Amino acid sequence: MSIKPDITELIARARSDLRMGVPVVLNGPHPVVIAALETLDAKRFPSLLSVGDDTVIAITARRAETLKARAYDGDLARVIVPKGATLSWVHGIADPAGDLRTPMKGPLNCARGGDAAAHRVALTLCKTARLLPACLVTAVSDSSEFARRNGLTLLSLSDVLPHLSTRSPLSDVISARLPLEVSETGRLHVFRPQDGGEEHYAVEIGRPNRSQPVLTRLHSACFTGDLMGSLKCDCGPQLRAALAQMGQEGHGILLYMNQEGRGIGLANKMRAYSLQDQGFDTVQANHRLGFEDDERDFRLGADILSAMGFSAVRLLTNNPKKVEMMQSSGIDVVERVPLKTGGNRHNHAYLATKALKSGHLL
Ligand SMILES: Nc1nc2c(ncn2[C@@H]2O[C@H](COP(=O)(O)OP(=O)(O)OP(=O)(O)O)[C@@H](O)[C@H]2O)c(=O)[nH]1
Ligand SMILES: [Zn+2]
Repeated sequence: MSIKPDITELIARARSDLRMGVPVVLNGPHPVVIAALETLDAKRFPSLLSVGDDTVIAITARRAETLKARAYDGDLARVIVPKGATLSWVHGIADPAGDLRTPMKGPLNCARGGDAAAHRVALTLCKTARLLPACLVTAVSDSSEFARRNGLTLLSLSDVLPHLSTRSPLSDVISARLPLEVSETGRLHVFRPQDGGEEHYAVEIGRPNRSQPVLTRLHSACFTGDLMGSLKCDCGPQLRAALAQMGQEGHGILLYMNQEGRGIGLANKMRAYSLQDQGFDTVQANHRLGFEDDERDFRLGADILSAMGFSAVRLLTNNPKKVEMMQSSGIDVVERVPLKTGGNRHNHAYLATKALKSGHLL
């Protein structure tokens, strides 16, 4: 048996390298070295540019739309880095904070034709590392030698691709009794994905019958709303109302998913809030950052329910996508239980946008 890291472990290492500002080498028909723009510093930027003449910045089609760059690859654009580009110029491609104050001087030239598979993988790695989805991509000739000489993580594209679209199995690490205000019969379970991703939690109230539909809340983490009492969203009141209803009925499952900011992480959510301060709504802000409206994978919640022995739920939500994804992952949603609470004058527009653009039921 080999003690070498397998592809799942190498991907986790690559994610953490990118977060630290360390480049990663992707081997394939057109080998490249990639570096996340958000963490790219003044030391590595010139070194990466000197690797070769063929350097582009991969950005999502969403970010490209804001920058008026042509996304010839459909879901992404490859912006050609002009001669003499500065670090602050490339940071401006990634980060919309200065879009209004100091608009990008265009036009941005984008690569057309050729292969964008490595660029797509680079953007997925940035997103799963909870970084802005923008990456410097430079062609290298001998990828294995380049990675070895510089001590960089080397990933083979053909090995990585099948892993990026599959969900990692979750293991039930531990559970223990957790008496709660709403019910003294609470129990907290910790689930850990095997790919080094975020842990998720299930709070079990009572001892629900596994053969009956269980009252369930699939809740995404919201540090600001759940813990700080933020008035910008309705998360805190929804969390407490769901737990209260489970306490009253005597049983239920609250899935607390660490998918902060609809899956973009707290730093990016705060970037989105800062754009909202400039007048953009919650959906526009996500798009300007380069994300989709919602980057969450609700199937993870279905996986946890299955692991706990449940196959049917009464789902507390106003979000039809949660219902659809549960159903398509083999969990029968016998009833959608509306969860309407937490409206105030600060989140009125936010809730209206979710209803208008994201299909939330009012
Ligand atoms: N990106 C982004 N995330 C936000 C914003 N406001 C709140 N969130 C996040 O949105 C998520 C809301 O989660 P939920 O309440 O479970 O989901 P929902 O889609 O509103 O659906 P239901 O509450 O079930 O109807 C949390 O992860 C919050 O952190 C925002 O303006 N931008
Ligand atoms: Zn919230």
